[in-house]
Amino acid sequence: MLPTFICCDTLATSSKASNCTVIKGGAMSSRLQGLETSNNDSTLAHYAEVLKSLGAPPIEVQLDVDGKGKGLVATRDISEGETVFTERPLVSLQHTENKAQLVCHLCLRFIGTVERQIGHKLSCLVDDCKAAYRQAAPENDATRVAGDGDSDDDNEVDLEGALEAGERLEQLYSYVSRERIQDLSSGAERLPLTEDFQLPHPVPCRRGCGDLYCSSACEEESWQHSHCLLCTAAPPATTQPSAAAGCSSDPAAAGPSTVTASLADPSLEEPAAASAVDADAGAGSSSGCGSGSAGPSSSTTAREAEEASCSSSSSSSAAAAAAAETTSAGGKAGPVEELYGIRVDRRAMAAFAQHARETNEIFLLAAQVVAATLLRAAKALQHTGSMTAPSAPAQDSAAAAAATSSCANAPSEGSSAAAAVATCSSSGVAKEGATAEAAALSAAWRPYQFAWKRCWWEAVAVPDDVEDEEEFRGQLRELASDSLELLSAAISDPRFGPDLLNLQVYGSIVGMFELNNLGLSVSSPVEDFFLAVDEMEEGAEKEAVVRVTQPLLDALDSDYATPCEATAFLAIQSCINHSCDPNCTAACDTGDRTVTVLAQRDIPAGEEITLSYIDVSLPYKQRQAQLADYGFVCRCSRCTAEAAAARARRGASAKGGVKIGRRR
Ligand SMILES: C[S@@+](CC[C@H](N)C(=O)[O-])C[C@H]1O[C@@H](n2cnc3c(N)ncnc32)[C@H](O)[C@@H]1O
Repeated sequence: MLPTFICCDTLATSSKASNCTVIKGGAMSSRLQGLETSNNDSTLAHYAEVLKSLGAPPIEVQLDVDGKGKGLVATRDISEGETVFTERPLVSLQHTENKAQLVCHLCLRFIGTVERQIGHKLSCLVDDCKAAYRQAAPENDATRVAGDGDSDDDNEVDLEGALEAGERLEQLYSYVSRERIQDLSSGAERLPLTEDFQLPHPVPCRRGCGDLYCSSACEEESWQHSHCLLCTAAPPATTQPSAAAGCSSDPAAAGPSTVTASLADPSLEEPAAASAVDADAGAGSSSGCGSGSAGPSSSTTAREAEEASCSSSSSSSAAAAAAAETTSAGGKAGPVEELYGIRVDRRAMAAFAQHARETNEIFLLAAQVVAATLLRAAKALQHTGSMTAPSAPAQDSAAAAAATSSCANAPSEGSSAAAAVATCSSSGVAKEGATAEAAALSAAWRPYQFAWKRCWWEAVAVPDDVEDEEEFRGQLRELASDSLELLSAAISDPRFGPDLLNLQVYGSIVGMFELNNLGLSVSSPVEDFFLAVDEMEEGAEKEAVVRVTQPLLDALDSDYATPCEATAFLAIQSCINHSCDPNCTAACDTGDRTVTVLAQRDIPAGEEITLSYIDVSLPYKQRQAQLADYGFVCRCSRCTAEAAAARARRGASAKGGVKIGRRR
């Protein structure tokens, strides 16, 4: 188990944004009302159910804790060091700029070998230097100098920046050659001591989109959760129309160019030769960093499960015919396919992902929520066989939401949305206006329904250098709109699309992350490796090891210790309010992909469970300034006491002012 530290990652929200659309409670948009109709009882029932699924920890969710909104409260005395609860993130994402660390796309565990990790980090450093150079000195324009008066800003040459990037690259290559970086990445060079730092063998995504996992179990879980929709790799050409037919459940939803393909990737049947190491092999190549390649996989289980799930679906002879026609005609599958009745365009998905990486990576997390929700809803419909039943002409999703939440068996995160559809349908609620589709969507949305949300472009903090707040917020809205347009081109489902893929909902999902995310940090085995070298007993053996490793350390510089950094959203942890004197801390275990909240002192029954969002060693004013960036004035007991003390001091000096009055 790697030591892991966690901090709250709730991104800044502006205290100026007092006119934000508050999704929680009253002011909901009609779109969100469709998904989010709830009352206090259904909110409490939901959290009680989630807590039960976590083994009934000694806490409960209360709806208004000291004016801070929902919070967690201890239901019995909790001792210092005791685990308060443990849960798994609903979604998580390694930060785009952290891609120099090779980790499992799902559980964030470091993968490969220490040598490969070092080779990959160096490849990324090389790429970064080259990118910085290209940015500073745009191609074909090397003669222009910044500020020469007649060039576009974009084409100006930043001589200082170009020089710096060039020098850094030169310095790097003075310690380690291109060939050595390549050898480390490919496994041709083994380093001493690394057998003490065994890491899981990487398992690539079955489609070869470049995502890597620590096991076929993680690959399978990710695929089933949302990756089968979000994967950017095109389906492989297939000659198995029957398998294709099984996976296609709604031919009517597919456009004319739709090709439904087998989910099994034939390339994965090949022997373990082309490993994802190849992605790094070309040290210094621009594809070396942050990308992988298809390679061997032990994901037979994943494929079997997928095939089993496909074969249980209602088969579509039309889609089978389309697939057969395409493969016999061209032998190649196109980038568009259909899963559980959801149309996916892989090329459009790649465009969405690129836009997100270039603008706001939180769009990638939002896409996970959208895809996971669509999948759960579609699978629920398929499970109940409702898909073949005629739908009511008009969807009344608000009624459906109410119907779903009023069902005694309404599911929580772990349970199937199908149960809600079945229960609601059999209880006759669906007949009263709620369609099976709306009930399925509402049930599938439930894991996110009760989270604290505000619309992203309204809630986000305004940077200090922004002069026109309205214009700034308009630009963010535009950005979200562009992102949604790209996502909608990539995944669509006429049964649920309009209720989920609309700007208000999308903005609220992105805003939900802004307000609730938890930052995760997993320390690197590369750091541990260099520490182990450093701690060797002085002598000839250490000297020999250092001769080999020191140039690598010099080349990596401070990057040798960079941890994996990620962001995650959790159902129960996201209910924990901040305190400047917190009684709990959080830690995560990449081994079982859990986050644990631990008591850092004795907590009596009835006391609120709190974490710190900021550095609480700062003095009062600085803490307030940081928390103002988070969009709230801290109401914790420490701040309340310090504010009272400050008021008392001001009062005393005001009395002193009366004395000054003696000047009269
Ligand atoms: C991660 S959420 C915590 C759960 C939230 N109270 C809810 O209703 O879901 C963070 C939000 O809770 C509120 N909050 C958290 N700690 C607070 C504090 N110390 N004082 C005032 N408001 C706080 C703020 O509105 C903040 O944006």
